[in-house]
Amino acid sequence: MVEVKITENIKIGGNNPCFIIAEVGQNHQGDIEIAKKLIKAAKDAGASCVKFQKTCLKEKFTKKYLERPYDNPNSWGETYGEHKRHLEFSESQYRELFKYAQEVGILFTASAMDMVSFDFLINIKVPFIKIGSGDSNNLLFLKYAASKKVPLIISTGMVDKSAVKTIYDIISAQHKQFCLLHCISAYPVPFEDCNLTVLLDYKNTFDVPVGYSGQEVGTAVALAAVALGAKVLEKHITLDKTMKGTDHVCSLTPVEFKQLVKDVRDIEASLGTPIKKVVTSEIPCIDKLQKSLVMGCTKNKGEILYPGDVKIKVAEPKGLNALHFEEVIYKTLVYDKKEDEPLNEGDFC
Ligand SMILES: CC(=O)N[C@H](C=O)[C@@H](O)[C@H](O)[C@H](O)COP(=O)(O)O
Ligand SMILES: C=C(OP(=O)(O)O)C(=O)O
Repeated sequence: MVEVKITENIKIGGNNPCFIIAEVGQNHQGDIEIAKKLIKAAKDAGASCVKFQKTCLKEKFTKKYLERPYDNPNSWGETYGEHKRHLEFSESQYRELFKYAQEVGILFTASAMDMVSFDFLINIKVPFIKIGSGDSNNLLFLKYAASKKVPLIISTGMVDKSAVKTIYDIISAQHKQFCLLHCISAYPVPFEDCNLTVLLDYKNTFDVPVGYSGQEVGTAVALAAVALGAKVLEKHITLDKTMKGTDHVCSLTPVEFKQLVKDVRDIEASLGTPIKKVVTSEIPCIDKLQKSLVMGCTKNKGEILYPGDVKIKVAEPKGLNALHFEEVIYKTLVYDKKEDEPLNEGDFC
């Protein structure tokens, strides 16, 4: 099983804990102080990593697209370009945020929304680079990213399985230090569209860790993803879901994110082994409530135990485990036995 090495101590895949990404994206409203609060909140919630989105607007969008009016309640400007410029941190602000995350003690990275941003992120030495669903059909970029041989986490929204196979082939031709995330790109995703069992197909098809980037409301789907084997989990984080911005509605507050992390760790601990066995924590209940074999009536030494003579009850002291019922029937008593007395090995022959 391929493991993706993020740092000396942190690996993704195999038996490593699920790598949980707190996606700030653009929920910082273009305000570096809010960005820092979100970094701290991600750390306090126990996320494995905090993530932003780095864009070089000229590289990602055409001039005409940037001039398009963006007239909706989530807009930060009259045109899409003005809106995006408001939300985009400069390279020096990125360096400041990276430094702040190091001080706080949480891994920091960003999605590279284009090749220029990819180079910048390599330059500042983030531990891995995310490639979002906006580039799941951008084979040129994916080839470029693969050639740089840095760990990648790649989302696969907005394309079908054949494109995901192409992504896998492109990157794995260069290296296997990447993860594939199932993702549906809608804000928010209706539950019926999550198609979470795609994860099982990804697990069967691809020899790299797979995970889930969730844009649906709440935490239930993300938790189910972990139960289905997601080794990476990404959810948006926000200080306030009522803030202006496209992604707040499908984000988690710091309190919800903390609960998500706790629930993920509980789920991981609970998946355990597929071998059904009696575990140590059951012993008190076995002692207290498990049934055993007892006499259904008073009988004497030398008498035969007929079916109605043996009962299955919670008893003190215990008799033989009730699973042995059939083995006792038609055996001969070796001792006199009173009604309700336990039946143990050696009491019959
Ligand atoms: C596909 C993709 O990039 N999705 C990102 C990650 O989930 C989103 O955060 C977008 O950047 C966001 O929804 C864009 O919103 P607006 O267009 O209002 O800036
Ligand atoms: C678009 C992004 O992610 P996803 O496709 O996983 O939502 C991103 O990380 O910028």
